Amino acid sequence: MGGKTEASNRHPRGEPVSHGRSETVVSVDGLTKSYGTGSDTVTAVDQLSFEIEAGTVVGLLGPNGAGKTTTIKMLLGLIQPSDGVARLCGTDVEKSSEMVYRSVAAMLEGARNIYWRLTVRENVRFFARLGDEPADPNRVGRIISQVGLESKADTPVNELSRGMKQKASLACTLVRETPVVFLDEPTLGLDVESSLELRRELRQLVTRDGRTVLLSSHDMQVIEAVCDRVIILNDGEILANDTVENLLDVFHTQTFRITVRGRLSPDVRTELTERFGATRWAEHGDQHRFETTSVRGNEFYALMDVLRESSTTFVSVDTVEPDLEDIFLRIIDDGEV
Ligand SMILES: Nc1ncnc2c1ncn2[C@@H]1O[C@H](COP(=O)(O)OP(=O)(O)OP(=O)(O)O)[C@@H](O)[C@H]1O
Repeated sequence: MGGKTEASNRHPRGEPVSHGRSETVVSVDGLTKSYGTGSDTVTAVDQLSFEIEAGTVVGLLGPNGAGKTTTIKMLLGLIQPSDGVARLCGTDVEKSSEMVYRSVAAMLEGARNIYWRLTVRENVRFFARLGDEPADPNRVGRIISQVGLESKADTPVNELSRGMKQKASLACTLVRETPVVFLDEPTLGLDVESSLELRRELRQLVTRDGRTVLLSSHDMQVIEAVCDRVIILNDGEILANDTVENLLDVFHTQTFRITVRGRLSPDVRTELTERFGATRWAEHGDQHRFETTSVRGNEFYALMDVLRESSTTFVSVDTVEPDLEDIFLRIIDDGEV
């Protein structure tokens, strides 16, 4: 693949973007953070530059240690950059903690942002009061039911399951009605139904309320379902910054999944791997399955000839559409888009 892809204005969900004029709410320029000194220096974030427009959901992705949390903490003004600048709504976060506080609500991993001795309702009410307006009891109740915690509203947080704590933390984040919301692993520990509900709620935050969401998650299904754009980090650098739709287009390759039955000798397997890039091998009983993306035109017939000459019986060939998870792994493996 040649060159890094550019962010586009297309909306992957096919919905009109709710805001008229695009306004940059998060902007990061040359942001760098190094920990330690001398030979022990770790550059967690290295010269990051990106922008996030109002009314979008952006996914911050990367393997463990990629620099996601460090980036979010710098955006929140919780740690000082070694170099570069992070701006929220046009203001350097280091210059105004009050502006950061008014602009962003953040849900950090493990529900660490809420008070575990207070009940869910007490927590949500407390966070609602942190805004300029007095807490509207209807809004408090509505948010609690939106996250599915009505029956636990008067239970102390420390008596809730991990998934429920996560939901309580989310309710406290959403109730503040800030223009920007940062969510770190919001679906961790949620059951399937709650995760689906949360995806709907996140899309509504943007389409209904015009809020801007920066979301860090390892759950590619959630990212693919809710994000307009993704920023993929590895070793503190940006490998891709593009719409989910464009990444799916760029990586749209013809992948064949081939299934054969019978004994597949190590020699044939090696030939399939070396000549035709066979990968993702799987065995089910006497069936062998592999995928290949590198065969073109006549090569496909050559591959079929190899199978015919082996002592296997051809079962099926299917074409496979890559999903965001496949694309993420390819970007991380190849080092760039
Ligand atoms: N306080 C610290 N002191 C020293 N090194 C740190 C510190 N915090 C983070 N790092 C290092 O910086 C790098 C990036 O860490 P960071 O927590 O930002 O990654 P991450 O993408 O959020 O990872 P994860 O998905 O595991 O949460 C890692 O190599 C980590 O070990």
